[in-house]
Amino acid sequence: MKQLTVWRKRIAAALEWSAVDKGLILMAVAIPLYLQYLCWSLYVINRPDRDLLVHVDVIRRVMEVELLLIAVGLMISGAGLFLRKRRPNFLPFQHATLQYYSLSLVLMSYSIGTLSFPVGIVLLGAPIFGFILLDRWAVWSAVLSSVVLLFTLNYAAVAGYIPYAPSKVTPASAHAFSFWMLSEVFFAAPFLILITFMADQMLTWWRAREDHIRVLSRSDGLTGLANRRHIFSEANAAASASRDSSPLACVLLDLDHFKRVNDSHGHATGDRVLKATAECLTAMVRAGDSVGRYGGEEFLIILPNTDATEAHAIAERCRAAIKALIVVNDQGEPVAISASFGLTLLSSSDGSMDAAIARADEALYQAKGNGRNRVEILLASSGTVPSDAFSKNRR
Ligand SMILES: Nc1nc2c(ncn2[C@@H]2O[C@H](COP(=O)(O)OP(=O)(O)OP(=O)(O)O)[C@@H](O)[C@H]2O)c(=O)[nH]1
Repeated sequence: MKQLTVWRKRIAAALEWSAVDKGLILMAVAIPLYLQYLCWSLYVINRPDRDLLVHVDVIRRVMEVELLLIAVGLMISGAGLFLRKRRPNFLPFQHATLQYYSLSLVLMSYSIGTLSFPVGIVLLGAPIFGFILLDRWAVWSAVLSSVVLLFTLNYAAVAGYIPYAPSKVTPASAHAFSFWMLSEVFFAAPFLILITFMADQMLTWWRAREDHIRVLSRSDGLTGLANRRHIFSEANAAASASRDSSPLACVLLDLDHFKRVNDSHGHATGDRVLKATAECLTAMVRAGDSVGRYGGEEFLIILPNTDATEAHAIAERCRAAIKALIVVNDQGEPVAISASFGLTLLSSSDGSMDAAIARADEALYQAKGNGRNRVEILLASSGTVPSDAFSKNRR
């Protein structure tokens, strides 16, 4: 059971396999397929009613072809196993396996008729599966050569050079008809199940990887907050949604004397302070607000539907919470932490969110100049509004 899970995971990760391994998987599908056809051929020529169902002499020749295909398949697989460690990304091997796979399938299909159900499954399934997993030019060339072979065989049959579906005796009774129906399902079913299973496993893995990459591309590795690019795009999205209808507040904060924290307690302690600040800010804001790491020790908070008084209260709460944070250094001693805040509202005169962020940065600069561990507000077309105008709660 455990081994089965390991194999399932390996198959799911097939997209990351080497070119040779991807070629080998085609052989792992094709050889059992021809063994299956060989068993069917053996079975049918041993049936007492075989002359009503198949042309026995053709089936005997088909069996020789099946044996030949298995032998060639084993030789190609041997070459793949040889290349696997030595030249794992040898693309011509994948081209060769694809040509073997598609041309031999067309040949086998022709013997039971190219208008049959299994041929439809193979023709539709193989390129879709191929384009997900394999080199696209290898797939295109295999599709092209198999279509040429398919049309050549069909044309030769129409022109009377060769018989169409030579294995098959045209079903003359319900019994013969049901035999061929079941045989076609027998030919198509393993291929259909295998291809569906593999496509499902690989695409599920692919989607999980996409989600993971999306999260990684948006988040800051240390704090897990939105990274600078993502918080910018969140800010711009909030600005487009709020323009002219509801107030949008923008808060930029920067840890005070953070260089000293690093210098006196070490970088690891500095990182812990950054993580603790990120967790604290995330806990302080509301569900629709956004927090991101804007730079080294700078954070940006976007507060939609928030006027200056409310935004000031939130910033003040964050300031007090950061001041109260307890982070210890490697010796277990507490580290003094505080942050300065610059706050602004997006104004209709701002060409973009960048203008509001620049104004918040200016207010932050004022907060640093006015002694740090404080909130300053700078609104468009006004001077810095003293934080006391909004609250008396500062400690
Ligand atoms: N530990 C740690 N430090 C960082 C990280 N990113 C930036 N820093 C440090 O943050 C410090 C920022 O220092 P400054 O820009 O001089 O600012 P400050 O010391 O906080 O001073 P003020 O902002 O004026 O209060 C630098 O020492 C950077 O090396 C990080 O991811 N981890």
